[in-house]
Amino acid sequence: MDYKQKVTAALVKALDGQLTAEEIASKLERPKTSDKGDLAFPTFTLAKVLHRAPQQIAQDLADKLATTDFEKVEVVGPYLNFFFDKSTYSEATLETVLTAGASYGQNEDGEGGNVPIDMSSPNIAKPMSMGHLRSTVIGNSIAEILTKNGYHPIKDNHLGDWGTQFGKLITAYKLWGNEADVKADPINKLVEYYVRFHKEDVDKPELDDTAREWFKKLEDGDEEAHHLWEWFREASLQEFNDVYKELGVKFDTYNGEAFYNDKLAEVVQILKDKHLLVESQGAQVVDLSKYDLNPALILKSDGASLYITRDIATALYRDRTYAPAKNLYVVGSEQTYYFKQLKAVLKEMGVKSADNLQHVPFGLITVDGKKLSTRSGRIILLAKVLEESVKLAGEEINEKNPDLKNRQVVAQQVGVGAIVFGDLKNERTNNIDFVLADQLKFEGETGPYVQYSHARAESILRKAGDVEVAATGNQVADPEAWDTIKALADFPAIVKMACDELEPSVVAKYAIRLAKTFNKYYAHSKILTKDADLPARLALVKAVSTVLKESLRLLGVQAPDEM
Ligand SMILES: NC(=[NH2+])NCCC[C@H](N)C(=O)O
Repeated sequence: MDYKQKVTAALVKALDGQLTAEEIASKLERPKTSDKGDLAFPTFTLAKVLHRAPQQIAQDLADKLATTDFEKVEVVGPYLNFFFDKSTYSEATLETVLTAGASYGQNEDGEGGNVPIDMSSPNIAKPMSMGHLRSTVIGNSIAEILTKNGYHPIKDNHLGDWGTQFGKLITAYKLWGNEADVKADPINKLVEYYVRFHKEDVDKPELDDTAREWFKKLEDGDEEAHHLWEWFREASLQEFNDVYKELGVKFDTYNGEAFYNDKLAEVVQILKDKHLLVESQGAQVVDLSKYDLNPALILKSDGASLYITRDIATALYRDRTYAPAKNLYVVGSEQTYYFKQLKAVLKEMGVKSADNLQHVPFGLITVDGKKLSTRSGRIILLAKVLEESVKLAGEEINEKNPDLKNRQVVAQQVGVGAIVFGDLKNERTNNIDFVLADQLKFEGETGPYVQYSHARAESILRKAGDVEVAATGNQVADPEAWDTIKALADFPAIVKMACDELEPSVVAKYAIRLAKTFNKYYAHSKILTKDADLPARLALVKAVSTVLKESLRLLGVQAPDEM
């Protein structure tokens, strides 16, 4: 039952076709509070066309409308306020939600189209940064949202596992490293060697030559170089995987930069064939002045490839492998200029993805006012933040619900969920300062608050015992429930909007809204009273639980039944 359509149809008729259905639909507004109606039609823009005062137009229309379709239609100044019939609207909404269950809101707009999502992509031998965490959780949520809209996402971890820094790392390891140390604490040790390399090469520039030689060997497939590289990669990946496991994020592919090593020659060949490569101080560049961009450096003077060279190969590969419907790169805003250059080069090359390549940027994050950057030789703070969050969540649960059975598991779900939700509720391009204690509160706009609301709904259903709840025939006319019903009905539109804008915060904000309206209803109504309307009220609670859980799932957050 689409009320927007109903209102539109009624107005088309009352206006005698002076406005099209689309024109009317685009003018309809949703009043901020339900006492001003459920949809409003403003008439002031009609005044010019109809040569009458807006108030008069509103009144005339109201007189003409067949009000039987609605509970009532009110004229307030230049507005026509439509009030939906609560009984039929609630019945239809609850039936739709309960019949569909978790697939409520699913649509097939994407027609199964492939969408590679370049996400997370930390660098080997370096700690994962807060930026990589954002990329991981935003990318993961976008993947869920895309699936819900009928697309087929491919989550690709484009690891930074190639480049001249590996020559430096091997050089440093050969000079000062030892196997046992690296095995005990891989990333920290490797960072330590790398930092030392940069300190010492100030006085010993010959170190740089050695590093270049090692990278050359690595590129040429030298056995020792390759072996060391592989070991560093595996060891780093293992640490990253701990974080992914904690977050519950899985990838479809780990095609890092090194994966494209054997695909670079073709890139260079295409650029040459199209006469796009020009020499500049011994290096090979693509001129991008026609895009108002700095030239893109493709090959260094020693022939070594660069980050962008590998990204061109990546785009080409994704084009050929997936024929993508969309092609997304979830990478921090600081690389915006870089992605403009990449897109421009691809455009010059005539690569298809030049058009659908989309950088999905996000802002910086600080935690409790501190930047978690890769300062020389510092530990992986990220894992620490998650650990701390789980610990605090555990303490909160011990206090609130000491008898809870699987406390450890729930603490994990709440602690991690708080971090993920705390990130995703912000529009992704905003910078955020993340105050851990705030994100863990069970009240306010937090993950635990939404989780708690879901658990509350589940607890009501448990208490109701074996009351039969059917999907059909549930009329909830109680005005206290009205905002919740309307929020439930909005979910499919939210799913679409989040997909159009590639914006998980749309879902997170929605989840907060639904939780709030539900908690207000709960506070005002005796849901479990044994009367004839009990099944209908329980149907509402069940629908809320379903949609809250599904919203959290789209964000990559768990929804425990008890907490
Ligand atoms: N295709 C890409 N360039 N993806 C993003 C890679 C991010 C890069 N490894 C970094 O940490 O900055």
